[in-house]
Amino acid sequence: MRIVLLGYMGSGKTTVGKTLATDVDIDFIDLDDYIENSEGLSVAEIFASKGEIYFRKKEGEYLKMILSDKDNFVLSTGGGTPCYGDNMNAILEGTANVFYLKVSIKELTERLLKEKEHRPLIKNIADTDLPDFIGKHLFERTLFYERAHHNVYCDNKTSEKITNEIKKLLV
Ligand SMILES: Nc1ncnc2c1ncn2[C@@H]1O[C@H](COP(=O)(O)OP(=O)(O)OP(=O)(O)O)[C@@H](O)[C@H]1O
Ligand SMILES: O=C(O)C1=C[C@@H](O)[C@@H](O)[C@H](O)C1
Ligand SMILES: [Mg+2]
Repeated sequence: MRIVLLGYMGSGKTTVGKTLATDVDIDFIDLDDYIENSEGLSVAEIFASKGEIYFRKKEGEYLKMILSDKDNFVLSTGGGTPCYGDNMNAILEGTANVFYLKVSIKELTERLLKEKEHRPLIKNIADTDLPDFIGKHLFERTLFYERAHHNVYCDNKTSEKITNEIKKLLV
């Protein structure tokens, strides 16, 4: 079984992905971690030293490598993964269980204010500007995220509750 989780930065892809993979007893892959291990640099370091375009190129390559090499996994993507190149088509072609973890701007802002530092796209945005930035960015990205098979509403839910909702939708 292949399960892919999509969503904005801070929507809980990594957190829910781990719980879900343990629960259904399949491998967990976090695309950001996979890129970091393969490149020997953190995502923040890749953005700083090689730039975002290099990161997006590698992100697409590693995504396709995972999709063509493996069959049983929960894959937590990066926040931008489905929004670049032909990544979303590649995800949908090979995966029956694609979920968008949908979180409100308010809750995303609360979560991301606490951990801006290792997220290069928001680390230089003033705290007061963050809700506006997230709102606009999410608006641009929603078109991609909502191509998932299911939208899962995540506000005020624990990762266990979200995991249980996803499990009921698996095919
Ligand atoms: N269901 C939840 N309720 C409350 N907080 C949560 C929930 N899921 C995750 N969080 C918290 O939100 C923050 C972001 O979670 P996480 O790193 O899993 O998001 P992500 O979608 O993987 O982000 P990124 O795209 O940047 O990798 C973490 O501090 C995490 O503990
Ligand atoms: O939303 C994004 O574009 C990103 C999200 C993170 O998961 C990382 O992939 C990186 O910080 C970019
Ligand atoms: Mg993550």
